Order: sequence, then structure tokens, then C-alpha cells
Amino acid sequence: MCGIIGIVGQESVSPRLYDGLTLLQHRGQDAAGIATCHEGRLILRRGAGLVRDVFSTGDMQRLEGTMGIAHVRYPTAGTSGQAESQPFYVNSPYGIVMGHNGNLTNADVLKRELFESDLRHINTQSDSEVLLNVFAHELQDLKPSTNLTADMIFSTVAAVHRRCRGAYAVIGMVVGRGVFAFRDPLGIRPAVIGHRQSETGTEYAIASESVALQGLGFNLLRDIAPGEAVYIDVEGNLHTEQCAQNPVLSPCIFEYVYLARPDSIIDNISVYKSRLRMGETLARRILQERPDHDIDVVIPIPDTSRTSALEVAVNLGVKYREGFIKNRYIGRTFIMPGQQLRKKSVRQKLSPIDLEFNGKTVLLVDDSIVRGTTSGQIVQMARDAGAKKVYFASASPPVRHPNVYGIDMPAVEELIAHDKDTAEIEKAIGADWLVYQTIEDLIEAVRYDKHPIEDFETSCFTGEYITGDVDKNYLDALEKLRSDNSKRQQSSADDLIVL
Ligand SMILES: O=P(O)(O)OC[C@H]1O[C@H](OP(=O)(O)OP(=O)(O)O)[C@H](O)[C@@H]1O
Ligand SMILES: NC(=O)CC[C@H](N)C(=O)O
Ligand SMILES: [Mg+2]
Repeated sequence: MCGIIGIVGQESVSPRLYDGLTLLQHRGQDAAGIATCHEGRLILRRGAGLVRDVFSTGDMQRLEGTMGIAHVRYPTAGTSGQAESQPFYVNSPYGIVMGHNGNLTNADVLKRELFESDLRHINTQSDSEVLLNVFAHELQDLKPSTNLTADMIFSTVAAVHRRCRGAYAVIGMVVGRGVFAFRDPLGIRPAVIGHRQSETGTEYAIASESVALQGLGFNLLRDIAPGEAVYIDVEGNLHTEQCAQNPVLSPCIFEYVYLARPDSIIDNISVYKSRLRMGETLARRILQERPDHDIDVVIPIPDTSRTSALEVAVNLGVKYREGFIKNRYIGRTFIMPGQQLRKKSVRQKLSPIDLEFNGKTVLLVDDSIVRGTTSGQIVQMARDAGAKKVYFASASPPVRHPNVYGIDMPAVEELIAHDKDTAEIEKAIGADWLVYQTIEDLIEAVRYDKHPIEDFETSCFTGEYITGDVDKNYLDALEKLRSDNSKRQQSSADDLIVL
């Protein structure tokens, strides 16, 4: 998952793009970029690091213009360095920049086609550069005149849908012409559009999550529909069109479990409320398995599990206590690159308040157990703080399968649950008792009350890949390329080339 944002405004957009990126920082901590357009020129600044580290005051002054796009990156392809930070740029036709959230599952085939038939060169390992070049090729293929129309953008997106597989929520800008955005035909990754009235006219913004629009003073209009494209021309006119043959809204359920901020609304569902309901269904399950439990206190593992843990406590009728304090200067652990860094950061990030553990039977609640990096260490920390017994509950089911749609969990062996049943995982993380949410309850908690979402992308829990093109060969190749081990080797290889 990455974060995307774009604005067509009446006044300078770069300060707002910057602020928007900080509101989307939880979606990507590795790299950031902003591209603006001023007097027919493109201004682009991108680099590795957190938003606050990438842009200097001087950069912000240079990023002039009333139209622009921006991106925060959490890589799922290629490396995490500056060269693959986004937005990407191609100079023809018109000059296009693009930022992408998601992951293409047919990037290799497309890359070959681009080279052999479309005569385009891809210079990185990033699938997003592939996506931009497919877009540019298809737009070029329309033999466009100097007058770029909304219909030409829509025909191009329709062609992108025909060629690309996987997940893509995209923000792009055509230099001097306008900003466009689109979502893949399954709407796996989120994107919303909002507007605001300024003294001189209407401004539009598009972002991965509504929290970014809200924070910038835009009113949420709606989600971009799966398969739909949106184009806001430089005059500020909004054009929209459905560009897919058979769109079926199937958002990634992990957005609700962990990825998104709780104060966002995705596909008309409040992430916060879905997490509260996850707590309710999890408590129901706990009571089914242990009607006569002896839990003294429910303790969340900050940050993301707080909302669900609160509702677990309320529904069990047990005290809720903040037993771990989070160091506010450390980011999200799960999206850090490399297991060593992730492991080290758990103890730097969380420290226990001993008196909440001492002599008590505690129920620790987390939103998910993926590699088990957090849960294993946290159970030990609870014991070291004097807990009598340590129970553990996960607000989502066991993560047993790689994700190929924009979450970097490529190697099945790295997932703690891949070859274990619940009793074995319980043992591996050192808990006295472990309970998981079921997939049925998770879906019920997110969908709630007959919400019209037809399907969810649930592959990391179920192994069912909704795009229908992910088989064992694909997963084996992905694992070879992107497991922690191979990434370590790749980055040392990169260093050699640079030297
Ligand atoms: O089993 P693991 O591989 O450890 O992954 C799961 C953990 O990682 C995430 O926390 P993270 O620290 O990334 O972010 P948060 O502060 O938003 O909870 C998630 O909330 C779990 O706590
Ligand atoms: N997590 C994402 O959305 C990643 C986008 C893209 N696949 C990249 O690696 O840059
Ligand atoms: Mg967490």
C-alpha cells in the first residue's frame, strides 16, 4: 500500500500536497514525492525517507503551481531507493507523471510487451513505471492532437484495464492539461474525490483516504468507483466515466483491519466503526470458546488494535487498560523493510507499564498476526512485567497466504501461520491461549447491515486470489524475488553497481 493524492486548485497546491502526504504517511514510510505544474513546466521532487525528510523549504518554494500530484511509498516491487520513488515521469505524449498504489500481477509480461512491441524502455524494477508506460503508450496510440480531451483519457484508461492485471489506484497529471485518477475494475485499493469552494472557484482533490481530504478542508464527494476514471482539466472542470467492462467492487479487507487510518471512510464504510465491530465479534468468539474465562484486563497493542480492543473489553465486561506506551517517534513496524529492523523496532516502540500486568491474567489484543514479530516479543514483555497469564486475541484470522495486491508479504515462509494450526501458533508466540477472529465474522464486521459491497479481497486469509491470474508459479517467482533474504542480496548487489 502506498498513499496517493492530487489537487487541481485555485492557488498554490504544494503546501497542501505536503500536508496531505503527512496525513497518508501511515501508508508508506520509504519514499515520497510531489510533482506540480507551473507555466507549462513540470517540477518534481522525490526521494527516499519520510515526508518531513524528503522536502526542504527550498524544495517547497520551487514546487510552484495550482495543480499537482503526490505519493508516499511502501514498495512491493523493486527496491526502496530514490530511483523507484514516485511519481514517475515520461515525456511523451504531453509529459505525464503518475503515482500508483497497488501491485500489477502481470508486470513482467507487460514489461516485455512494452520493450518488444511498444518500443518503450523501462529503467527500474518498479511495476508502477510499467503502468505509466502502458498508459502513455495507449494515449499515444490514439494519435492525440494538442487538444487533449477527457474522452481521450477515458479511452486510455479503458485500454489500461484491458492490459493490466492486479491492483491499481492511480493518480496522474498531464503537464499543462489536468489531473486524472482511476481505480482497477475490482476497486482493490481505495481512492476518494472531494471538492471545496474557494473565493475564486471550485477546487478538487483526490486521495487514497478521506482523512487526507478532510484534513485539507475538502468535502468528501464520493469514492471513485471500481474501473472508473476521473479527469479534472486545468480549468477546474470535473469529468468522470466508467471505463471497465465488468466492474465489481471488491475492496481489500486488510485496509479495514490494519492499513487505513481509523478516521477514514472507505467505500462508504467507516474504518473506525468496522474496527469496533471487529471487537464485538471477537468478544463473541472469546465467550464461545471460554464462557468462564478468568481475564482481569484487556490490553491493546498500540496503535491499530486500540479500537477493537476497547470494544472487546466492553463486550466482555472487563477493564480496558493502556498497558503499553508507544514511542511516538517510531513509525509502523510492519511496513519497515527487513526483519532485523522490524524486530528491533518493536522494543524501541512499545514499553510496558508494569503495574497493569503484575499478578494479572491479561488479554492482549492485536489487529493481526502476520510474521509474529510483534506478538512474540509482546507476550514476553507482558511476562517480564509480571503477568500471571498471557492470553492473545487477533481481530483478524490467521494470515497464511502472500499478498500480491500492494502489501509486501510475498514469502509464505515468513508468515508465522503458514504451516501451523492455532495451537502451534499459540506455542510459537508463547501465549497461554490464542484466539483468532473467523473470516466470516471479519466480513460481517466490515460489511455490516447488508452494505452493497459484493465481495472483499481476502487472499491473505483465504488464499483465493480475486484477479484469477495468481498461481503457484507466480507465487514461487515472487517469493524468490522479494523474500527478506533475496531483498538483502539485491540491495547489496545494488550497492556494488552504485560503487
Ligand atoms: O505479526 P507482525 O508481523 O508483527 O505484524 C502485525 C503487527 O504489525 C502491525 O503493527 P505496526 O507496528 O506496523 O503498526 P501500528 O502502530 O499501526 O499498530 C499490526 O498492527 C500488528 O501489530
Ligand atoms: N504498496 C504499493 O502500493 C506499492 C506500489 C508499487 N507497486 C511500488 O512498489 O512502488
Ligand atoms: Mg500494530
